[in-house]
Amino acid sequence: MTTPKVLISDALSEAAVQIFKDRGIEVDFQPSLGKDKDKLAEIIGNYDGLAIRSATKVTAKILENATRLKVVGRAGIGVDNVEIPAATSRGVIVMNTPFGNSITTAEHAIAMMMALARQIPEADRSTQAGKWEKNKFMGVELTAKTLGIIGCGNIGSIVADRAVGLKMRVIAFDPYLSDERAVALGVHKVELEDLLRRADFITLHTPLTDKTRNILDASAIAKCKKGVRIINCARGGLVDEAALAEAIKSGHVAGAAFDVFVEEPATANPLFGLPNVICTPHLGASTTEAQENVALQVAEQMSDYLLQGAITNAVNFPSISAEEAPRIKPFVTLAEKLGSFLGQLTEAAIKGIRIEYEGEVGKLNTRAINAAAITGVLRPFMPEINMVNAAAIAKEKGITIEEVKSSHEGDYESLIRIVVEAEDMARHAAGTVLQDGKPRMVEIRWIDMDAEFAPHMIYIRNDDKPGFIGRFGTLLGEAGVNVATFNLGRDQAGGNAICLVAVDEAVSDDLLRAIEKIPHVKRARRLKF
Ligand SMILES: NC(=O)C1=CN([C@@H]2O[C@H](COP(=O)(O)OP(=O)(O)OC[C@H]3O[C@@H](n4cnc5c(N)ncnc54)[C@H](O)[C@@H]3O)[C@@H](O)[C@H]2O)C=CC1
Ligand SMILES: O=C(O)CCC(=O)C(=O)O
Repeated sequence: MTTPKVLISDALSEAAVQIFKDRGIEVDFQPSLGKDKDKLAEIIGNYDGLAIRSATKVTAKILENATRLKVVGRAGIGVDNVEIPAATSRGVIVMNTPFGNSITTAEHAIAMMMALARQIPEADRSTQAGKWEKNKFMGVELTAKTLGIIGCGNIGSIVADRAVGLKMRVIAFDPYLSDERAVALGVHKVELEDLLRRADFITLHTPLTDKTRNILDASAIAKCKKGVRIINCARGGLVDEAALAEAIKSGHVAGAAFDVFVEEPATANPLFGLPNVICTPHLGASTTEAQENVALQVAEQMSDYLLQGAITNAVNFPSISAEEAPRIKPFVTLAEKLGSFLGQLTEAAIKGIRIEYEGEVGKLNTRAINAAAITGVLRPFMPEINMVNAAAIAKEKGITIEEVKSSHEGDYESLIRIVVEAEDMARHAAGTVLQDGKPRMVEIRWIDMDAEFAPHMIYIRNDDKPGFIGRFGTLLGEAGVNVATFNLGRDQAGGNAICLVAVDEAVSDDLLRAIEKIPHVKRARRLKF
């Protein structure tokens, strides 16, 4: 394996650099590169991994040049600066660090709320200007005030916990917050309208999605209690900035504290310059502790993936632990090759793929193995498919995917059988991985086999009649094709037979046609693995 190479294109803590080096990964640390998209596009093709914060925009265009890229690691939570569908379709795993900066960000929201309640930034400016305006800065107390949390996930829950400690009444709107969790947090679960009507302070902690974009628009803001203060340390775009600016000017909203903006970097914004508006430049995650956490975590996760195939916190692929990865890997290879065998033999439209697991393999995490099987089956039709996008592509094409596990103990400790239901017929093949770690095909159309996969193979279906092998061997010899391995199987003497031959080079169309003309041959196909 060649040494993987990682580019860090944002200002990550240098702790990440050390981790990559310690794990034997080559690393280029270019903390300002993310802002230079042309340069990034120019050099991204040299790297297997890209570690980022929020400044680097991983667009479809950048990904087009990322011919070697296997993983993008976001040292932080939000992955809205990565075009996930484009990464997925290129087979690039996108991972984040969902917890490393949550406390820090929650603390920033609390700090913003306190600063807002007591107008600290403005009082500071006035005092340092020598004005001593003691009567100008009348604040509000937090105790017994109602804090409305929109989005009560990791960060929202920490905010709730701190606010309860400040003796606030905490209400939350989050469709995914369970009643039990709300009780455990000391939070009252409410509908959005109720929250707007009751809250003295509103803090947002949802991701930016089609459902949350402008969740506080002009009409929502109008429903808020007069004098409400609004804090956004989640994502720009959750609040309609222009509508909020109007509501502040009219006095309906008493103040706002924003860390995130629709346009970032924010150099001009409707909120700038308004009274009791506090702005920070997306500092939510900016503490030494949080940055160290996320940098270490992302570097470990990326290294685990590049070196061992372990997947943690990927937003576009199921997790595979470092312990599981080496056990799963040979079965991933087997499933992809078995799937590829069936896919190459299928010409009619595929309606469904069933993956059957027998024995020990069924106890493993089979999601990656399923993805490999789907990839193998569909690649002859869709060359762009990969393990990351396979399930999504199958769904999009209306191909049903079924997984069946049985503890049935057959001849093998582990067996994977793939059944491809196509419009003409169902095709099936099964395989196993023996002690040598190599995948083997052990059954085709219910006929026992024992064939290793080779880069070039010929598959022949024939009647089990004398004379076939001699004629076939002669044809190959006359064409100068060298046979590496030769495997035969039949359901009964004189019945249906299958022949799988590994050859040193791809056979020509003419040779295939000649093979098909041998008496009793029903089908001959060239296979590539
Ligand atoms: N300012 C900064 O520097 C930082 C900002 N963030 C942002 O904070 C946000 C929240 O992060 P986490 O708490 O870690 O995420 P999370 O996924 O743990 O929580 C988000 C919560 O929002 C809820 N939600 C989703 N759609 C909703 C809707 N339509 N209405 C109400 N609730 C909804 C979800 O159910 C979930 O509980 C993310 O957007 C993240 O990018 C995170 C870290 C730093
Ligand atoms: O890396 C940063 O400073 C931004 C953090 C952030 O917004 C996130 O983790 O979602």
